Amino acid sequence: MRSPEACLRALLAYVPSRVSEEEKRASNRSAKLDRELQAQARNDTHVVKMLMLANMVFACLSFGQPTSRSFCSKPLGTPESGKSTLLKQMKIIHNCGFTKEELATFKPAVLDNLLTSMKFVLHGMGKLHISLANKKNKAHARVVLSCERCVGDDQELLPFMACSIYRLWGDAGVRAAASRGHEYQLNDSALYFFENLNRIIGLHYIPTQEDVLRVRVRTSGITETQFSLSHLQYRVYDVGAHQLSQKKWFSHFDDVKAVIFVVALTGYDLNLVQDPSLKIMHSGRHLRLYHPEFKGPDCDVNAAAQHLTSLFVDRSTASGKTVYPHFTNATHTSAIRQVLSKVMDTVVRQNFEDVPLL
Ligand SMILES: Nc1nc2c(ncn2[C@@H]2O[C@H](COP(=O)(O)OP(=O)(O)OP(=O)(O)O)[C@@H](O)[C@H]2O)c(=O)[nH]1
Ligand SMILES: [Mg+2]
Repeated sequence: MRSPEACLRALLAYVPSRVSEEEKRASNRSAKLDRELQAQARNDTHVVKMLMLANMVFACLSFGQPTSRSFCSKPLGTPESGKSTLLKQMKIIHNCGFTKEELATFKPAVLDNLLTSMKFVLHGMGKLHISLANKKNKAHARVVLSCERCVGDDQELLPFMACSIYRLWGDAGVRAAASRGHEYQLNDSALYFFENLNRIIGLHYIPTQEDVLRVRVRTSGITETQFSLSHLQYRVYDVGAHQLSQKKWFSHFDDVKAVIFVVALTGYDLNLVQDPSLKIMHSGRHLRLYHPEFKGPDCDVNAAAQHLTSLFVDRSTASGKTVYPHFTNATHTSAIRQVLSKVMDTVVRQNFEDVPLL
């Protein structure tokens, strides 16, 4: 007989999950890509394949509890390390960016991020014991907290949601809590969307390239971008954090020339992506509390970043692989342009040193 737990699990397996249109599209894209990968493998000899993986390092730290364990043997990835953002940057830098139609497909995700972020701030207010400045906004807070979907069938933000989010962002209590977002792990893209609220909740809004870089889209499976540079064809794969445990993907990537390992520096205490300098400088979450071997000063962003990098480099030295670390901000196109150029240069030098390139 199955245990109640097993029954529950079996039951859960049959509960249809709420899958957004974007998730469905991503899932279809991923299945198609899976088939194409096998077909491509045969005539890929002139293609430089690169694989992007998420942060696997900091996921083993238990919530809020400082611990000396620094590495996790299981490939659990903390999501939101910036892989999809980097892939979008590659499209912007090397493939003429997004068409108007492509930008429009991100609209539901941007609006959904807006709703999720406002919910997050309202919960944050509870944690920080901050009240709404205007008691009349309680009704708007209830609307936001109880709403699961803020986009109508016409893909426009539902008017009552636009009104509630607008009123709440005008509330001094909400703003005070948003400005202390680093205390409850508010993604800093949330602030970006709030600051652009008037534009985003406007009728016929179409996301800009910057909006697209800031939006979080939950994708399943793998996504891909390809581009040509200096007579070479590059193909870069993003394996979503949720996919990392599925070993079936890895057989497709035997011939990758480089692995781009994307790590959110803020992952050291399992927070989501934020500006690490904010957290280390203002939140009291000093690196030594999570990595007792760190002997550098508190509130020193550079020393902390160097230490976290050494954890990777030391590991790779032991395995005989070379790691080329780069510090950057995945949402800044000009910074990524520079890093990508260095990365491609290294990939070409490492892989084709003895091969004359025509
Ligand atoms: N401030 C800041 N935000 C970033 C950076 N990289 C990504 N983000 C933001 O973090 C969020 C998640 O980034 P994604 O690129 O979707 O993360 P991912 O690694 O693809 O996440 P999964 O698909 O869940 O594995 C988005 O809102 C991005 O705009 C960064 O370097 N700095
Ligand atoms: Mg992603």
